[in-house]
Amino acid sequence: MRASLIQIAVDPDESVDSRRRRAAALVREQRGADLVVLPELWPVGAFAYESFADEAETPDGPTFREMSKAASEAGVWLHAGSIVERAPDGRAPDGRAPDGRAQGGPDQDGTLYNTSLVLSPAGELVRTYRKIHRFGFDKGEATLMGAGGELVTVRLPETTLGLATCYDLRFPELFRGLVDAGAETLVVPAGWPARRREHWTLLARARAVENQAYVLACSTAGTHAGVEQSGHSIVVDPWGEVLAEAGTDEEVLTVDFDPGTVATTRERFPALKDRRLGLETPPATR
Ligand SMILES: O=C(O)CCC(=O)C(=O)O
Repeated sequence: MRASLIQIAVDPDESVDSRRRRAAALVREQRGADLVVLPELWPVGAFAYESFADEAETPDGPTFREMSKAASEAGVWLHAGSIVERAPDGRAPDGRAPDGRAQGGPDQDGTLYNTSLVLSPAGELVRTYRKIHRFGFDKGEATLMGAGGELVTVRLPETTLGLATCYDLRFPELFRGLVDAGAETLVVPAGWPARRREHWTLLARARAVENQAYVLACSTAGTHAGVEQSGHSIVVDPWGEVLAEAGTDEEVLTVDFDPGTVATTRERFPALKDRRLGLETPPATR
């Protein structure tokens, strides 16, 4: 199986429309790949909080339309990274609250979500995934967006994808849930900051080793909203070996891998079978 991770640069001097066209051209160039992956919030920028409301779109909006044509022309499965989704019953961007918060607030109708799109080689939208763990603590994404509440897997002919986004990488229980749902290849689009690059590569390898799964983690290059992006998109095999790793600039990282290695790794070193679930937690003793 061949995967191409498009580590696109997100810089403020390029318009969202221009970046969409450029991403589409890069997807078209990946003909021959089975799966193409784009990063988190690449149209607008993961830290461009002030633009979230204005650039919010529905899952069938402008990013989907551009990506749909590109996926079908290239004949590839496309994880199109994520968009700022305005829930279908959301109000127009100019209807947002004065403090810029999404109308409705997190977990209510009309809020914004950080939503990944997965398209088939026919250009159809087959699944969406709303990021479960919002980044920013008491500001940014954590206050502007609602949280997803559903684990999402996608069956491809060669493997089953488990979907996660950026900050989700820090939450191993999410990935265990995906593995329990059949995931063999964990796909993590991100807009990870350069200053925590070591965490990015460490956590990508940890998620691969503990889940005995491939990890395809695709971040952005460039600098937007004053946040230098990590680059270093990475592909890790179920034994934790790094199959490929990008540099810091815009780059397409292409890797060939055998999805069957997940089953053989889990058979030969059956640690997942040794899980002890449902243990009792007695009160702490003095
Ligand atoms: O966890 C981190 O260090 C980065 C997370 C992040 O940037 C995000 O989820 O957008």
